[in-house]
Amino acid sequence: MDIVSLSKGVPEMAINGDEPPPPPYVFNKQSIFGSIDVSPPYGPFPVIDISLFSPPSSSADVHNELEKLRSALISARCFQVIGHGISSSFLDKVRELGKQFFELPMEEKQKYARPTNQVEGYGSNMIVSENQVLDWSDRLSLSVFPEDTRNFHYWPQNPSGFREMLNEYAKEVKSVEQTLYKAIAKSLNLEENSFLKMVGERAPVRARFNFYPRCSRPDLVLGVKPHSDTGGITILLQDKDVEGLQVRIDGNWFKIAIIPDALVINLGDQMQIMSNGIFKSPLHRVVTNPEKLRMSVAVVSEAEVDKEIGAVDELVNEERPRLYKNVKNFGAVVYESYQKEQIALDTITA
Ligand SMILES: O=C(O)CCC(=O)C(=O)O
Ligand SMILES: [Fe+2]
Repeated sequence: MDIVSLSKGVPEMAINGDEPPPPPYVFNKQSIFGSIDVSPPYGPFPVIDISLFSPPSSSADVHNELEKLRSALISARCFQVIGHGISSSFLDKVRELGKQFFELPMEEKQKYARPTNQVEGYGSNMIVSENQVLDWSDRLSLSVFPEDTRNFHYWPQNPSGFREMLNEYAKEVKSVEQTLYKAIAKSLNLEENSFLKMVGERAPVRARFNFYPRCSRPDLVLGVKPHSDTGGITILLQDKDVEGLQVRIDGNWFKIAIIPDALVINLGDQMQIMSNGIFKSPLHRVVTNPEKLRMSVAVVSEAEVDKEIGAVDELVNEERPRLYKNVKNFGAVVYESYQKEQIALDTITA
């Protein structure tokens, strides 16, 4: 089996039961990120109620919640949000339809297959190097905003209701994203649109459905290798029952608890650039589970490709000099650095 054919078939292997994982999936224990600990302690990740950022909250409540947000971003790097107004039953529907898609026969899913070297569509690992360790996951990645960039031939018609669900979910999450960009700016005493202006009105937003089949050797294989998200803000809907996401703080891995109806928020590298390093994009990974499959939905926003992003002026001063060069099309920087096994942010230090 060559790597490319393997990369198409994680679920098939899992269905066959408990055979050892093929070598391309085995994660090197000597990795600088440490060996795989399937169940580290829960991390100190706060829960922020974003309904408090809108009227009729008192200014004291707003102030307290903004302070909680700022300290969450500085110390814990990652947090969960409640009070987002998306109903519990709709979140269940998003998870249910997502799972149903991945459980369809391969032949049906292949109708939406991601072309090689493209991001959009159904598939598993994008192979960028021969030595790459593969993730134990399948993905369906779809562009959701701007609306005129939607490529409907990748949007599943099966299970029925999937397209309507995604249209609705994307709108809801976009509103959460806008609230967060504004709140994060306010938490730094910036004008609320400081980050939104920089990412642009046509900022691309992608929805990524991640499916992790069960795996007989969670000690050897990762659902997703350690990475930081590269965009602005990632809003993640976790599986309702199965844990797996871990975040690294100061060299240690911590797991994220499942809180009913909460969404997990991670900032990406572009937010690290725009905040002049005050906020950092956390390294995170996903472990696999021997008994149960897991599904998550990440909605990722990034700056318009042609727009230059850089530290917001007010965040650069003598004590805090500019950390990164201004950059356009950060996605291309990420892709190139990945191939050279470099960290993207390290290649644009000022
Ligand atoms: O499945 C998860 O919990 C996280 C997935 C993730 O990190 C990603 O899609 O970037
Ligand atoms: Fe991620």
